[in-house]
Amino acid sequence: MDITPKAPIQTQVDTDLARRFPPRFLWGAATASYQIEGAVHEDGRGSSIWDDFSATPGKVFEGHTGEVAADHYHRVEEDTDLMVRLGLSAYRFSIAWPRIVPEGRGAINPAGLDFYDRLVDTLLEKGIQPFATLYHWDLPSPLERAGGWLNRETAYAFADYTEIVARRLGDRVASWITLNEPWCSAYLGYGIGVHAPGRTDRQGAIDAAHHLLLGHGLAVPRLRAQVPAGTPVGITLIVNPVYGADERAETARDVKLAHAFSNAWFLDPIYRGSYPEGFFEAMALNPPPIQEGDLEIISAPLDFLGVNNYSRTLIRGAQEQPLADSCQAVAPIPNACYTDMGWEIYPHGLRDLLVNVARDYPVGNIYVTENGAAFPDTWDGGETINDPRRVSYLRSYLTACAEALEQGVPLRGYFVWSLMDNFEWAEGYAKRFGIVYVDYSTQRRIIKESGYWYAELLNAFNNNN
Ligand SMILES: OC[C@H]1NNC[C@@H](O)[C@@H]1O
Repeated sequence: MDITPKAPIQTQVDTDLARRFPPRFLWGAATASYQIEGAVHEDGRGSSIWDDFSATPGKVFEGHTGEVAADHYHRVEEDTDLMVRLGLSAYRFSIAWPRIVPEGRGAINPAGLDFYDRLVDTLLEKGIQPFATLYHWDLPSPLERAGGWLNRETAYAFADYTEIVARRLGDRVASWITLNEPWCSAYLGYGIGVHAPGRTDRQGAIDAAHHLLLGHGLAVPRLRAQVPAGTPVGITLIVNPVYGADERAETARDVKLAHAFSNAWFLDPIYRGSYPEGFFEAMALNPPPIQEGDLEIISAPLDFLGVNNYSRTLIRGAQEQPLADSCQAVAPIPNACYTDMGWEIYPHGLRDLLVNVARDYPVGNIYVTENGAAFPDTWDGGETINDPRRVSYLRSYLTACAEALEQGVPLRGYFVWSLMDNFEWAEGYAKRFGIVYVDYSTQRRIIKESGYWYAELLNAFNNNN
């Protein structure tokens, strides 16, 4: 049955592209709790570091906060109907720790569990597989007051929280992701302070990263103990392919450094049980406070790796060796195209990183758990929003996924970021990633041209399989 909404605009139906994906490939969209839910003071939810950070003057664009966001907390029916209209087979969302355990540890908030219970049941009723992320950056504020991810105890609190959620939802959630992009939590949040909690201490980033990884490793067995055998468990990492701008030896050296900083810092401990050789020296920092057995815990076997990718980094080597996090990126890149975030559009980077990660690490299966683009979408009150650049971005990155599949990469699914426009962290609501537009003054949802294009692609895929 063709459920695709009749697009008010004619989008080219990419039937050839749809044909390049294997049967049972999962097509989804992704969001995160603080970015879409709103209702931050409702039903017993506690405060998070993003409530505190966004309330701090000067931290977020024009003082935007997640207080209302896209009001998803009150619109589950409407938003899951949207997912059906788009033809999604899966939906990746995150669970707000402060809704479940408001203090971070201790008392459980039943209303918080009830909300996600309803969301999961609604998704299943509508034939959509729930992919749940346990931590997408909204750490309960009381834990941050006790040191946050600088405090080893937070790793244990995360494992306790994980068990609480898995005990309630484990029988119905299709796949579990422990952390979203711990690199961002550690480096942006504790290293350079552009994300919550806004700390600026590079050694702190190293220490926080270790405790995030430890929390991940502690959570895996706690999850597996609560969910049906065989339920896939994984982690989502931002993976940023690094390329050299020339053939000089110092460029090759700096590409290696930048890859360690961007990617191997997390991939290596998870999949090799050790940090990259020489990484802490290359950061001119001390190793984190690793305790006996930590790396065994962190490298707990996983069923899949979630890859988030948006762009790439192009490096030109310096004469003297830079620190791993200060390699010189080429910007702007001649003749390159950029999204509204200032990120270069480079779809080959996704193909290359998928091929390289599958070759270099025992990842089992891979999902692209986020890929998408921000563009300055405007709505004139009409039936839709023309966003041809986002259509072109998605078509080119999905072509890269198809090329990776044809090279044997075990790619099992793709989640577009994002289902709908939402709170884009320090950029607030100024950046729109959705394939569905949100008019924040009325909370009206308007499917963009890219949404109709995606729905047509999924429909063509379903017609092939
Ligand atoms: O910047 C776009 C997205 N990147 N990954 C994490 C998400 O929370 C962001 O909105």
